[in-house]
Amino acid sequence: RDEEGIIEEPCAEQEVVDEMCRIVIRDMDQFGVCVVDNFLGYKKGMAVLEEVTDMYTKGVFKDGQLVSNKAKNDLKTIRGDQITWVDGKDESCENIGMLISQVDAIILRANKMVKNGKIGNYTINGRTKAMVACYPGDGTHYVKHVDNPNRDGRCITAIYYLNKDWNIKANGGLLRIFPEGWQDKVADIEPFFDRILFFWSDRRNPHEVQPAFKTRYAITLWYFDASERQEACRRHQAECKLV
Ligand SMILES: O=C(O)CCC(=O)Nc1cc2ccccc2cn1
Ligand SMILES: [Mn+2]
Repeated sequence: RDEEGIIEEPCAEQEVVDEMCRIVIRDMDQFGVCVVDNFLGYKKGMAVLEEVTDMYTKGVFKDGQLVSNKAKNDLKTIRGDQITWVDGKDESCENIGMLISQVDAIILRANKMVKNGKIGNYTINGRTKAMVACYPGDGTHYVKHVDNPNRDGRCITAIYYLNKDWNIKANGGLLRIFPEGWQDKVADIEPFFDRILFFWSDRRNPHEVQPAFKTRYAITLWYFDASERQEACRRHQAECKLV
């Protein structure tokens, strides 16, 4: 009861958040990977997409990661995704800011909801800025990798996709995860509009992006585990002292 004695009915919003948290907790515990569709809804999803395409046309994206084409043994490096970092506070990306707070709400609430108070035995206390990525669609891909191979503190990767009418056969750009312990099975995630993907950032989830033949946008957030992050910073300071 609040001060006027009126019982606060949890609003539909809160019930939606709670239901989504239960799905994230269940799937992360069971598979280490979780996909939720219609995360923001069409209108909000489109508002985020418009901000990202505006940024792209304004040319704020830096050149992509240099990816050597080892597979074909030629040294030609090809550009992977083009990225830019956004904290969602400036007015030109308030909708990206809204997306970030929605993801925060799910992650932080899920962290509270699980039995021993920790999702996946983590205590999540922070995250990176949002990394907005674009694959220009000229066949660029991203080689198989692990986001956090050496305990840098990042425990959950959250990727929000913005690609309307995406046809995997024609457009490629499939995200393939090779979850540890799944034997030879893989998780194939199509980068569909208004879809969000969560997965453990460490060696449990090596993943790759297959060549994309249409402009492919995604926004990634990495969430920190308090103790692993603290440990990584302590190690980093020690290394800095050694230099
Ligand atoms: O877009 C997707 O479906 C995932 C792409 C992806 O894995 N991106 C990515 C991008 C990265 C950029 C810098 C450092 C580490 C990184 C790790 N992963
Ligand atoms: Mn990655």
